[in-house]
Amino acid sequence: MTLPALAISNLSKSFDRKVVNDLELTVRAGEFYALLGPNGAGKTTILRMVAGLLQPDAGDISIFGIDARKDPIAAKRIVAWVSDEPMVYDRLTPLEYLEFVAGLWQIDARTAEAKANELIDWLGLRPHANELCGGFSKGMLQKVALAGALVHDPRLIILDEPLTGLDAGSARQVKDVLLGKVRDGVTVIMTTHILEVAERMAERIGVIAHGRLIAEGTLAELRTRLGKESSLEDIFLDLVAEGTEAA
Ligand SMILES: Nc1ncnc2c1ncn2[C@@H]1O[C@H](COP(=O)(O)OP(=O)(O)OP(=O)(O)O)[C@@H](O)[C@H]1O
Repeated sequence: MTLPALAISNLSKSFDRKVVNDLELTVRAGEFYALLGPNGAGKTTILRMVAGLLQPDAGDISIFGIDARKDPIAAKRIVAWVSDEPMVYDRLTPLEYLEFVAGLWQIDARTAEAKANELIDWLGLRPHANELCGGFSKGMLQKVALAGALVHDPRLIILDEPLTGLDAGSARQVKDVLLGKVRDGVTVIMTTHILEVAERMAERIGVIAHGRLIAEGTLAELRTRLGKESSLEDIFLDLVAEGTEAA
């Protein structure tokens, strides 16, 4: 049996209140999974724990069978995390940044250069490859950060609202890169508030409310559950209202 890309069980995290609530979530290897949920539902908190940036209060996180809490370094080697607030060094060009990141992963210089150039072309950054990132727009920084996250050929790519602030052309480039990765067998988990993106790109959709998974499935399965032929927007709003009542 193929190991799931991500298996979360009993995951909990509190700040001033319980934000992630005994969460159970499994993402299959090779799928494109969209995580939806209202503002404050806990999506970023969940993904930050998966990426090893935040310590859970309780629960287990397994990434392709690796216990991410016991062996965070092994988990990080196969995971990419792309935050919605890109952190890129202002004084480096995209090419220099990508080569720097490749160095952190101990990728040899020739492979790093080839990889950096491939990513620069994929994401349409070639015209700016030798300009300092300090002068870039948020959208361009987001693409550089995405390129940086892909340098070490991760098996699982986790993205927090990667399309926010991107113009139509850049959004298309990012979507194409992600779909290309999924075609190559990589698993992608992405949060988005753009329901049309989830509808078009994701194989399965998970809906989070109050730190729990309140519904999951293909769009067709979610429609069946609610017994109506509605848009994802209608389904989403109904599910969240249901989840809020239950909470
Ligand atoms: N470091 C923190 N300290 C205190 N509270 C936090 C912290 N991080 C998140 N929270 C709180 O946890 C809750 C869930 O936040 P989170 O960012 O996970 O939600 P989200 O589903 O990603 O929301 P959005 O869609 O708005 O990005 C929010 O109420 C937020 O204020």
